[in-house]
Amino acid sequence: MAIYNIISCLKITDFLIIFVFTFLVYVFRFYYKYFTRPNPLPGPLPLPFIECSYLYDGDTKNFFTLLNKKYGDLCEYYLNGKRRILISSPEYLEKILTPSSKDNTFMIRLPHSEGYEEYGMAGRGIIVNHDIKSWRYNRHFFNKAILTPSFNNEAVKWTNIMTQELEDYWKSLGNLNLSKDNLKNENDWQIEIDMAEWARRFTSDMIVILITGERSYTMASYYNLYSLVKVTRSNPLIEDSERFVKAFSDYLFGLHFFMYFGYFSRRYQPGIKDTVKYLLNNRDYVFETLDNIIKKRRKEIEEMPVGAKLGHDMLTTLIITNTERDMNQEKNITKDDISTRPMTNVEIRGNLLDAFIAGVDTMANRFSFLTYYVCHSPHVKQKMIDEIYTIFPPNTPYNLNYVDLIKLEYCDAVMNEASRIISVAVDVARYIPNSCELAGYRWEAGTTFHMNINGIHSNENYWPNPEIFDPDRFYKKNDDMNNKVGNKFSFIPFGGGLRVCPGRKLTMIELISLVVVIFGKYDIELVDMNARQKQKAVQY
Ligand code: HEM
Repeated sequence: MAIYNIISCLKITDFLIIFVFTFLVYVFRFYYKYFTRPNPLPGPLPLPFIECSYLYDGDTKNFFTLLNKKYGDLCEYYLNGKRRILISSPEYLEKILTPSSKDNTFMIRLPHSEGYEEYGMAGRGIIVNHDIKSWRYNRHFFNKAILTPSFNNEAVKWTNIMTQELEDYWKSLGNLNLSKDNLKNENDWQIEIDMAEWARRFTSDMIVILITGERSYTMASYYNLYSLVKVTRSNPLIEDSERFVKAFSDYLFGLHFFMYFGYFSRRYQPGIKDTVKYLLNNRDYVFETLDNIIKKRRKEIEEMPVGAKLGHDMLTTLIITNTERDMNQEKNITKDDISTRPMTNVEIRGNLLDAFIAGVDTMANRFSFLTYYVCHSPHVKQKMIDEIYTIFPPNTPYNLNYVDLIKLEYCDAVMNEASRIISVAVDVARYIPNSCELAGYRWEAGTTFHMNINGIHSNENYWPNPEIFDPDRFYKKNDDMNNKVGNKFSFIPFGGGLRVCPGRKLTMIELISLVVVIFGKYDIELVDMNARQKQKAVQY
């Protein structure tokens, strides 16, 4: 009552004075904190409320490049209420990227957020899991499923099948052009394609089969968009392959919304709330589809006799690990006992989801970037093709196998150089829950470090002429004539430390296979040599 009486006595000008006063106190406090911060580093001046977002248009790569150029290899910026340290030189990375399972200092990628809680990611899976115990548990299973020789064999087997399928679609589309282009020989066919889109369908179908053991048919549905004669392939569990794969891309896209926008903005802010509504519906679709796939496989496994031969896909491994069907049950028991129980369906879903969101666009983009640079460097292309022919002679059936693939050292160097010159992942973060020392400073708990991957990969102290595409930097490492990777942290396309990407080997198998088949068998040219490279940032 007393408060009501006071308020009712106030005039408009009083409200105005209170408002201005509160505002000034806020601004004073904001800048007091800013100017008295420990270890001030160069960086843009944050503004009250919007901090440094006046420089950020959503393109993380450009934002980081701008900060790096203007403020140097160690600088700072503020976004979403957090002080962030941007690292663009390998010299500061040793502590962050040196694996030590005993030291938790740089184990967390992003802090817990209520947004991720709503999005169903907090404390689940691996990528944004802030709970170290739960992350260790999930990562142990993830590694066990994906880093085994039988999984690699499966990956090689499916690259053979999928590259053949891809070729059949291209040939069929190309043959449609034969009569149109007045070409007589059926081997003369040519087509103009969007390589990025085809690569995305290829990596999608690959990930779906390797992770779930189920077939998706995104290459088929993409082919149907261009062909009058339609192929009919379907899997009732994944009714609409295009939607299924798009749903994971959209889920990945949604991570930023649930990280940067608070509950109020997500519910009420025009322009945001509708996207969030879509993302939540999309989340439900993703979860429901994955849950159905998991339940079906669990049932299938339960109905099989113990000892029966099971698939090598990730889902099967996650279901059976630490059950009576697990051949390695005893070996899995570790000293800290994190991994002795089987996974629940929700835990399995978290791991599958991470494999989908981390393993489709990354690989497809990497292949597209490689194609772009190789087509701009005819001598690199020729050297690559010559090497492919030494192992896979022209006009012979290509039987891709792991032993042959790893012989292709120059192709590997081309892949590395393509991912150096334009990295798929632009931002790799670490959040420190406790105070720690790094780069000669002691940092407060709650600081987030962002590794500017493109900045590190083009740092002139480590990479002479970084703008030049030169695979020889990675080729024949004992030859003194070449520019070597000068520091072990100067090339980190897959991050490093305990949270290093577990999909490295799979990436190598899939991408080298694509390079072999596509550049070994076809004459690839860019339709527009002057077109600029486009890149959508992937943030970890
Ligand atoms: C070109 C392909 C790929 C690139 C460039 C890439 C890059 C990365 C990077 C930079 C990280 C962060 C590492 C760190 O924080 O130190 C990461 C993490 C991760 N990647 Fe990959 N990745 C690729 C493919 C894959 C594939 C195929 C999979 C799985 C199927 C995968 C699964 C993951 C997972 C689960 C994490 C989180 C690891 C953790 O937090 O413990 N990635 N990846």
